[in-house]
Amino acid sequence: MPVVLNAENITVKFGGLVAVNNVSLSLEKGKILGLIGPNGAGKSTLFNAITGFAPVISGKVFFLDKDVTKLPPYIRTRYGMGRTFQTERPYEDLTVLENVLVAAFLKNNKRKDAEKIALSALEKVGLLDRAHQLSSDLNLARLRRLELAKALALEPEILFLDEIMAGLNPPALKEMIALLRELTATGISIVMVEHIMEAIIQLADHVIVLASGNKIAEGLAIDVINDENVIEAYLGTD
Ligand SMILES: Nc1ncnc2c1ncn2[C@@H]1O[C@H](COP(=O)(O)OP(=O)(O)OP(=O)(O)O)[C@@H](O)[C@H]1O
Repeated sequence: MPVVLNAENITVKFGGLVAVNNVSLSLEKGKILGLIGPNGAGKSTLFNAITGFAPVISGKVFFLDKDVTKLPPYIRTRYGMGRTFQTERPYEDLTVLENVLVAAFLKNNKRKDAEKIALSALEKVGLLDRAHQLSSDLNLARLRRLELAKALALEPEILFLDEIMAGLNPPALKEMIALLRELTATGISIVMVEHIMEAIIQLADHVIVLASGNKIAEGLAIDVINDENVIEAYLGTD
């Protein structure tokens, strides 16, 4: 499978704090990479550095062989790097469809095309029947799917999902896991920051563990969660 993302030796600092220290990762088309680690490990910062929301001190990000390291987030998005945010941010006075349309318009300025893409994104996440409801009326599970639809409306090659499973009840978690599997079956690749191990074990083809900004382990989910260094890193923070 072709490699769609290559982040090489990424370092991010906030003042004197090294939030991400010389971390590399790569991702093949249609695969899922899980990024785990205790609170404050640097997961979101690495994620932000790759998507353009945090400045890198050193290192390079290649997306489909293009060096995107210095490009602003909206250009990376246009190239096909879609993302969700840790907190849902819908426009509450807009309908579900209108929220997705806002995203679709970033890539398509023709109303008809944007609407077609937005409706297709809603269909993919199972929210078509809610299209004309106000987004403020959605429950948490549906809000998460709305976030996903917004990212899909940008027709991404890669989806960066920041804790999309957090707070979901078991049935909603199961649905989200199935949904992400369906997306990868269409060729979309996923990088997910996630604390819910069940989701990581079921979904991730490869897992990277961060602690204090450093990569401390990587490999199959089942192997890394039993790794002594990883267990110690988690225990050490609670
Ligand atoms: N904008 C910022 N300015 C200063 N320090 C920051 C900033 N963002 C993150 N940090 C610090 O960088 C370190 C890594 O934080 P980060 O949010 O990336 O960790 P995380 O692994 O995503 O944690 P969590 O699982 O709690 O979301 C932490 O020490 C955090 O306080």
